[in-house]
Amino acid sequence: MGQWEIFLSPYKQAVDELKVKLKGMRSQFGIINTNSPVEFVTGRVKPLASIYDKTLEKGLAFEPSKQLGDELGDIAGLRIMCQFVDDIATVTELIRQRNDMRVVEERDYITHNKPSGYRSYHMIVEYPVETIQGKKVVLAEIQIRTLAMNFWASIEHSLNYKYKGMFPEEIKNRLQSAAEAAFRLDEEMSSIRSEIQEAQAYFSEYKEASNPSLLSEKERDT
Ligand SMILES: Nc1nc2c(ncn2[C@@H]2O[C@H](COP(=O)(O)OP(=O)(O)OP(=O)(O)O)[C@@H](O)[C@H]2O)c(=O)[nH]1
Ligand SMILES: Nc1ncnc2c1ncn2[C@@H]1O[C@H](COP(=O)(O)OP(=O)(O)OP(=O)(O)O)[C@@H](O)[C@H]1O
Repeated sequence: MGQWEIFLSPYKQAVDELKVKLKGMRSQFGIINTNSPVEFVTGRVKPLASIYDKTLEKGLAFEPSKQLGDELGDIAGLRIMCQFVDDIATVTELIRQRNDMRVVEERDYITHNKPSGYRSYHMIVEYPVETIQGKKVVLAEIQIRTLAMNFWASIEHSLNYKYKGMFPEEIKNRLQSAAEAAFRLDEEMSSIRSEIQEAQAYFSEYKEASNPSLLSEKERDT
């Protein structure tokens, strides 16, 4: 097994475990019939090519070491998508209260969006993974954003890849106004939040009623 594969394996384990745990928050809200602040969760281990690019950018040695993992902070990356901007604060608080990870850094690109128009809330957490060589504490980045923020960021990320950050003026302006449109979309959705959530609760009850196999054991037995 290559040195990189060995080095990355606790990060992969952290991503796998954290995906299950963060998705678990969604199902737990479902069980108590409460609208979940978590819409969906994704995760990835930073591709080696991106690790390489980042070491060049930051002037770090491209060598598998704990120090590199700590310098980059995002080798293990999770992303939590929320429906509404207010859900982000609920999710960050749930993360701060957990005992299985420790928040070491927070960056609020929602109150202070990036010049590109990027908005998201970032947390860096220390997370211990149990391996056959004992406990290894790794850093993981958790990005928390709305669906609208995510839509904008994924489009901008693809374009960034294409233009290597050197956007033509026209594209730059369009992206700025798309970021404003995403911001307004979040505001509009927040203003009709209770309407939306009532409709969603009604819809999920209706789905359960028309498909008894979705009912919980308790409900089926009564
Ligand atoms: N699409 C998009 N994503 C961004 C942007 N800025 C930050 N991100 C995401 O947020 C991550 C961390 O960014 P920062 O908080 O700026 O961290 P940093 O170490 O100062 O910056 P990087 O060196 O870019 O990782 C990046 O790796 C991206 O996934 C942006 O302008 N557009
Ligand atoms: N915390 C994260 N959770 C889930 N996916 C992520 C996270 N960070 C980045 N990604 C996604 O993983 C893919 C590859 O990651 P990569 O590290 O190249 O992106 P990046 O972190 O946005 O880039 P950069 O290191 O240049 O800032 C991209 O599609 C990116 O959107």
